[in-house]
Amino acid sequence: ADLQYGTSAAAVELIAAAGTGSLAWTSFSKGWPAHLSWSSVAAAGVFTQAWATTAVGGWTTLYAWLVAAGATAAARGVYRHTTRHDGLKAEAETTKNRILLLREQTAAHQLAVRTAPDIVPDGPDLSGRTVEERELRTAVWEALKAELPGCLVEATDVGWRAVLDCPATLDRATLKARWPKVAGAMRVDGAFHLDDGPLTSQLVVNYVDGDPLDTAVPYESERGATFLDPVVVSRDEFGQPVAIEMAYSHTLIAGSSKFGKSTLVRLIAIRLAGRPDTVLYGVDMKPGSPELSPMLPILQDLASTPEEAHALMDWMRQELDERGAILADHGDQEWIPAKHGRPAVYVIVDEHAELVRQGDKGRKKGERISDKVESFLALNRAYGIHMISATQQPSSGVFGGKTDARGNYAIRISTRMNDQGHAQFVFGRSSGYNPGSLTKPGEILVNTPDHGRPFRSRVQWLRGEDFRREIARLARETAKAPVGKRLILPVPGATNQEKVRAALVKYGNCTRRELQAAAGLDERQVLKAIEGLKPDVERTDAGTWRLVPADAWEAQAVSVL
Ligand SMILES: Nc1ncnc2c1ncn2[C@@H]1O[C@H](COP(=O)(O)OP(=O)(O)OP(=O)(O)O)[C@@H](O)[C@H]1O
Repeated sequence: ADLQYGTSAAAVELIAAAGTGSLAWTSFSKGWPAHLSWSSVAAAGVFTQAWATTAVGGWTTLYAWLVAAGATAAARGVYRHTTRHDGLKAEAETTKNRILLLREQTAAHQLAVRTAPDIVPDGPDLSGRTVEERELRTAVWEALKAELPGCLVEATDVGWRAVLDCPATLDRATLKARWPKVAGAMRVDGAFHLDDGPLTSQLVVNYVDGDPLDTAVPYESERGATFLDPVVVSRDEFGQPVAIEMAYSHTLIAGSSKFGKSTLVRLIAIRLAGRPDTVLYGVDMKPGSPELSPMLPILQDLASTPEEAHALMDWMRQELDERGAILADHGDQEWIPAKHGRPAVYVIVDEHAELVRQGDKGRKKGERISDKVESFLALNRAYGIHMISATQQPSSGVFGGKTDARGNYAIRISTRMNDQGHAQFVFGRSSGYNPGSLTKPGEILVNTPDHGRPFRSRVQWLRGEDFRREIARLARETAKAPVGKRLILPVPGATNQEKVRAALVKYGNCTRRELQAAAGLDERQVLKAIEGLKPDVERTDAGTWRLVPADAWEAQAVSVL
């Protein structure tokens, strides 16, 4: 171009350099895309250099290069200055907006102070991510003039649960102690339950909307595998099942009439009867044994007279001795049915007061039922033999003069109890348990080594038809103790022969010892009575005695076929 066009080429190059330079200038100052600005600077440099070569030539080319580089650096400087300025402008804009917002908020606040002063919070920003969080923050501020630094709320099935970070001026214990003020400030109907949070500065607040125990808790059938499994009896205010570890502990169930004590006893009996390594015995001394006789199919036996109750306690004592020997052989401390070969035993006593009244009557000290029960309660737990005592009258009179049931029964459950003295007997004086505050049938308070604080729960409602269905199901699965290992209760009868016959009617096959125990006779008397009853009574191949079945003759004929 230089050689052919000379001055014209120089003019074109100069115009092109000026044009691209101007484009670069405009695009930098208007904030156009950076690549356009920088390429026009580069193009301006190239054209300037070409013009310098054409117009001047020689060493001035180097000079032109320097000019181009200088122009590029200057352009970059201008660009950086402009963008920095943009940032400052944005910041200024934001500040202006903040000020405007603050002015608006202040104006709104002043308007609210003039028009509705009682709802204006005079404090920090109490807004939260949820309605509950805002209400909590507001209530803590209103009641305690403290601002919560953190407050995490999540919904639960029955309300919500919040983890509060305690304010610097308020530790967890103080916040807990002053919570009633906060609860009052929240103006809600439900109940609050406070727990310690995972950090020492955290408090967990459980809020339950309304009362979830208002409606009855439906019965749920359940199969425990072993007697060591906890027994699920009720549901707490948070909808959680309450399970009680009944193994190796005696249980006291107390409560005034018509508040669901029998339903609870039935529920526990059914739960225990469903375990293959567990057997149940009953004591119900009310005339006709109304509570426990419907359970006969799942009981090994039921004592309903003072004599029977004494026989049961004596038999348990004997069983205890045998179990003690077995444990000693194994070198073990605690009875495990699967290992030691005999099932766990639960003796269910319905109306313990009645047992003591009738069982003590006319007997000398040391032979009273209350003495036997006391030794039972003191000794049997480790041998897998337990007592469940239900009573309307938990008092020192009924429980051997003791002023506190806690020594004998590790598990204590109460439905509503009207008598304050009874409540104290069951739970102790200063425990905070107040069964008088329970209002609905099936509501209970539980005290066990695992449940050490008072909390309400409601027992699953086992209705009559469910109870009968479960009894029928469990009756098929319930194994009765074999001949020779059974509890034999005294039978009625005027003469020795009548007593032996009654024992054979009640128990079927009997060993001689069992006949002695049932009839209260010695060996000679039993053998004499059997002689007298022959041929109605016969000896079996196993050496036991039984009444000759009416249809034995036909049965024999059939067996030959
Ligand atoms: N878990 C429960 N949930 C709801 N209602 C229940 C529950 N348990 C019992 N009830 C109601 O309470 C009534 C009385 O129950 P239950 O017979 O078990 O009481 P109780 O205290 O044993 O009375 P009593 O000692 O007079 O026999 C039942 O008929 C039933 O209507």
